[in-house]
Order: sequence, then structure tokens, then C-alpha cells
Amino acid sequence: MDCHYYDAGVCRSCTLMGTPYERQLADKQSVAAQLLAEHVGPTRWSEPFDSRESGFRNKAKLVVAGRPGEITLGILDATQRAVDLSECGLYEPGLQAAFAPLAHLIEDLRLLPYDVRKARGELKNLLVTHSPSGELMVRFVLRSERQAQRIADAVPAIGDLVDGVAVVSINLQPEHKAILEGPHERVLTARQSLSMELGQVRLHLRPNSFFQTNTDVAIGLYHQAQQWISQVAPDVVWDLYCGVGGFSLYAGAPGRRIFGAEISADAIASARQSASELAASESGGVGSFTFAAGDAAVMARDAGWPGPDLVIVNPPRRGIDARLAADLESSGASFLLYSSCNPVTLARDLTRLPSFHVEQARLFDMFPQTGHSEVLVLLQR
Ligand SMILES: C[S@@+](CC[C@H](N)C(=O)[O-])C[C@H]1O[C@@H](n2cnc3c(N)ncnc32)[C@H](O)[C@@H]1O
Repeated sequence: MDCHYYDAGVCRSCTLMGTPYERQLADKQSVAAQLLAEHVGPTRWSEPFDSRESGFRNKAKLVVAGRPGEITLGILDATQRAVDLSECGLYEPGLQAAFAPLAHLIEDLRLLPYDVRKARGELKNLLVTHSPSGELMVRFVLRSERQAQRIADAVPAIGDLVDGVAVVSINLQPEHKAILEGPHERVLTARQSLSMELGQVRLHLRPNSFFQTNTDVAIGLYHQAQQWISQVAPDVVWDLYCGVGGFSLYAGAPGRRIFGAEISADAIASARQSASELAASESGGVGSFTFAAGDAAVMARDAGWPGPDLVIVNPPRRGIDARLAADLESSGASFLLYSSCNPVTLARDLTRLPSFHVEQARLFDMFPQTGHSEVLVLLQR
């Protein structure tokens, strides 16, 4: 893949830009395999799950800068200078097509981009997510309420100006810090969530909830998990760090009981909605789903759920905490399914689970053009 921003030196986020894709994949596979080999011994790896090299990102986190007539959507460089990245090739085409109309909308509404150097202005970031059916969730991150009403008043017309907009929200981030979003969110549209149609399941995505960056690779990851889970055929499954419920819903099967925990209340509301829709649409039954908001380590200890046969963990980059690892180690679970976006913390966590061995592993290339990858491992007691 070529990138004129990279060639010009204005954005170096894609550290592997210019490296042939097959080489990227092979290198990531060998790094992950070596880490696991060093920590837990040789492991059986399936073929890596590859990605499109470009046009794969479903979410854009755009810093808004510039002034009327010269709005930029992109990043700030090391000197806090705005860099427009609206032609970045990583985004899904349907997502990228929204950038120019969104910039026009900002102009039309006379929203003032936040100037980091002068600490003046209102609109800090645009967070835009694109669904497989072409719908968009657009979140305006503002410094204060000052210009919020302009956005609220424009909501009925936004769909005419920017194709596919289904959900619009305002997020308040008053601090003068390089934080992408704040804790206060207000959805302005009747629709509260974006529908992510993944084929077998439809996941609802509310503003304050995580979704995997690369939809096609996420579907591959969930399918693989589903296949490994069905080989094991557990009665009780726990899904820790469950987000909006992707692993849980793919794990559904008649008679199976699934319990999910996640810190974001918005994500839990989404997971509950998706699970009840799935249950209503599957006449053969998909088992039962119970989702609870809270810290995964605390929930695993205190929620009072029935003991698991299999536990799914999909934590943030920092991995799982030592206390949760100890609890899993002493639990009655015979199987663990660990999906990790950081092979270093994965390898560390596996050493904290010495009574489990890695049965199978597979790399999912969620983040082409960077050294990052997602690794799914099935562990057996
Ligand atoms: C890598 S995402 C995985 C989400 C989900 N499994 C999926 O497939 O989309 C990690 C999730 O962990 C959640 N999280 C972060 N810290 C947590 C904690 N202490 N306890 C529970 N969930 C947490 C995040 O909100 C996020 O949804």
C-alpha cells in the first residue's frame, strides 16, 4: 500500500508502511509464536487470518482543527500543528466518503474547531463509526455546551447532508488534555445505537462502547471462537471484558448459559439488546444470556454465576490482572479462550495460568500496516 502522508513524513502511524503485506503477516506471526514459545512452550498455530491491506478501518478518530474555510480532519503533530488525514487509505471507503460532507457540515454550522495552542474553540474531535450496511454513528466531542444546540438543531437535516448518518451524539471533554473523549455523552437522534450486521448476529453499538476496529477480521475472529467453543461444547460460558457481546452471541447454542461482564454500562445495554433480538430470531434456541456491568475481576469473584466450563477473556492491551488470573487458575473451568491485542501481555498472563496448556492459537491481522495483531488461543486444563 502507498501513502502520500507517510511519504511526506506528516504521519508515521503506520510503522510498517512500505513493507510488503505477506512479509508483515509472516513477521507478526513469528513474533507472536516466539513470545508464546519462550513463555509457555511450542504451540500449534493455524494459518494467520489476513486482512485487506487498506480500506479496513471502521472507525475514525479525527482531530478537528483549522478555521472556517480551512477545516482539517486528522491528527496533531508533535508541535501541535494540525495535519489533515482525510485521504488516509486505512478507512473503509464508505467511512472516508463521509469526511468531506462532515467538514462542510462543520462550516455550515459555524462550529469553532478547538485550537490546542491557544486553548480556544469548541469542537475538538469527530468520532465516526461505519457499519457494514453503510450507516454512520457520528460523535461530536466538544469542549463545552456552548455550541451544542447548533448540532442538536441540525440533527433533522444531517442525514440529507451526510449520507448514512443514523446516530448523532455530543460528547463533552472540557479538559485541556490530549484525551479523545469525556465521560458525558448525549445521543441526539431517536436511534441510540448503530447496528453492526455481522452475518450471523447483529450487534448494537452505543457511543461509549468498544468495537473491534476491522469488521471483516472481527467476523473471522468470532467465527473461529465459535468453532473452537462448539468443539468443546460447554454448558456454562463466562465472557469477561465482553464489550457489546460479540464473543457471547457467537457462542450461543441451545441449552448453553452465557454470562458476560464488562466495565462500560453502555456496552452492556447494547449486549442485552442484541442478545434478546438474537433469541427472538432463532427458533431453535440460542441458550440464555446474562450481562452485567462491572470490573471483570470483581464480577468473576462476586457475581454469583454458576461455575464456568469455559471462560472467554478479551481484555485491553494491559491484559488481565494477576488476581483474575489466580481466580481462573483455581476455578473449575476446563477451557479458556483468550483473545489478545497484545502478545506480550498474553504471554505474561499465560505464565500465570500454569495448569492450562495452549491447545491451539491463531493470529488475526486486525491492524495491517502496523506491528499490532490480535491473537486467539484456546487453552485446556
Ligand atoms: C478489547 S475490548 C473487547 C470487547 C469485546 N470482547 C469485543 O469483542 O468487542 C476490551 C473491553 O474491556 C472493557 N474493559 C476495560 N477494563 C475493564 C475492566 N476492568 N473490567 C471489565 N471490562 C473492562 C472495555 O470497555 C472493552 O470493552
